[in-house]
Amino acid sequence: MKIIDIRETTASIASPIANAYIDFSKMTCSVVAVVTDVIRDGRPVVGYGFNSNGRYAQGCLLRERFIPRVLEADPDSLIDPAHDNLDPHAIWRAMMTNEKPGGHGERSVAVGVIDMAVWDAVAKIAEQPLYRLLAERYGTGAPDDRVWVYAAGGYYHPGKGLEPLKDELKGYLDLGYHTVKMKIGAVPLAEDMKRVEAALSVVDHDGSRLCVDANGRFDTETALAYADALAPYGLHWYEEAGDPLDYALQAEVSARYPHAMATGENLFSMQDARNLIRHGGMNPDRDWLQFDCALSYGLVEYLRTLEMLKEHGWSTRRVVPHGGHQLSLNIAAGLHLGGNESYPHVFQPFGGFADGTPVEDGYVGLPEVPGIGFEAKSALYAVMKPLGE
Ligand SMILES: O=C([O-])CC(=O)C(=O)O
Ligand SMILES: [Mg+2]
Repeated sequence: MKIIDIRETTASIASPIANAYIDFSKMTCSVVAVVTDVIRDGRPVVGYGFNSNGRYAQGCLLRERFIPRVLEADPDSLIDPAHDNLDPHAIWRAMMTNEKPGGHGERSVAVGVIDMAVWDAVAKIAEQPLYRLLAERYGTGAPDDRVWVYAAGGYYHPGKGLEPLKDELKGYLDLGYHTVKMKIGAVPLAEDMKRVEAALSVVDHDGSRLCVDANGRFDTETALAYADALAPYGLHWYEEAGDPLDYALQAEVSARYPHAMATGENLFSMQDARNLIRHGGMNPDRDWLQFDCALSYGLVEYLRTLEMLKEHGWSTRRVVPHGGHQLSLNIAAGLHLGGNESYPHVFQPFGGFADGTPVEDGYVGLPEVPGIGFEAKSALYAVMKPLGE
């Protein structure tokens, strides 16, 4: 059993939207196919992967470092004899040969793309949905049969006033979501509060059904001013108030803001996540962690992060990954996370879940197909399939 080829390409996920920090007019992602010599249903098993929105395609790093390291490794060293399968942990180690610790920057994204494809292949070789394989190997044995999802949107868009914002969020409720998220931080606080009030009017003024996301825009003073302004609403969460690596800022805001905060989508390693837990003042009974495996060295590293959280007294149920993709959905179901993000209309076809799995009462189910489930999402598989042929 061996990997015979790894192919990569760049896909556009451009969209005319902006958060408080960036616009997505030139956003791209890498797509990878890991081709094996294992035959299932008369065809070679191919695993697919891609990276989440927010970081760009990683073609250069993939071509120059990470793909050659896997293809040049002794194939026998990449096998998991206990499961008669590829070994994602060994493949991860091969990718990270001669990489120093720290400075996680963009390489964690490149490694995450290949790691996703490897897990897809592993579950296909095992002829199981990945969520079930994860539940059996690393979880309680029984995956959740549905996962809580919230609709992330409410982006800034030139000329977008309050009515289009309300229409957008209302559309998410009509799709079956109970909780929605909107952006803050790109306009002055008073203007944002009008947007928040407009959004609250859509969710029956029930703050527990609205999240806000500042995308790391604020300095401490501004983050605290927003905390004070938002506090009366009792929102579901207040996300990424300040720079992702400014743990002192997070601790100061956490100490003052009386409701749930969320952060972590821009922490790309177990070590950075651990620093947040050690120094960020996050509350395991109240707050949410949003690490995204598809940006942060993949599921192999995510397993380390979940282990670290356990050692620090955090339940996996406090983890709701960023990214809105099917790998995190599998992890959420298989390892009992608290839920998963979802972008109903943007970042297509990479965002979103399998065809025929509608969101109902704020929850989504998973398909009964081997692997991560890409083949059950036709628009996505149409993009991936040519790479694997
Ligand atoms: O706008 C973005 O970069 C995406 C984001 O923060 C989120 O989904 O939470
Ligand atoms: Mg965010």
